[in-house]
Amino acid sequence: MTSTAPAKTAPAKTAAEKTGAHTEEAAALIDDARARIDTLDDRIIGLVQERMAVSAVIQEARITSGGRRISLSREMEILASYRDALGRPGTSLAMTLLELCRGRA
Ligand SMILES: O=C(O)C(=O)C[C@]1(C(=O)O)C=C[C@@H](O)C=C1
Repeated sequence: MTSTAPAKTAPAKTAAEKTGAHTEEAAALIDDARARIDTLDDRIIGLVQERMAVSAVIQEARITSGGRRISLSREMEILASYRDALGRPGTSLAMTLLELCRGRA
């Protein structure tokens, strides 16, 4: 007969431990704001997936018509648009989006 060790459950974390806040008021604010961020991240991921699908349609049409997968001039427009809106990290973000949409160039 095998003996089963009792399940170890970690003690529940306090609001301060979960959020890094030092007051209950700040912890509650952080909890609310994190829930909003989770919702935004879900939407952003959904939009990225939608962008990938639309991009695939464009690439497929271009390749089927005898063209290349990549349009460098269009990528330059997209990089400039993200850089203008978000600064240098915007360029990195756009490059990551383009990599997700068309693979590594
Ligand atoms: O706009 C295009 O022509 C696309 O193919 C879409 C897209 C993009 O995902 O934005 C993808 C690949 C190209 O190199 C440029 C842009």
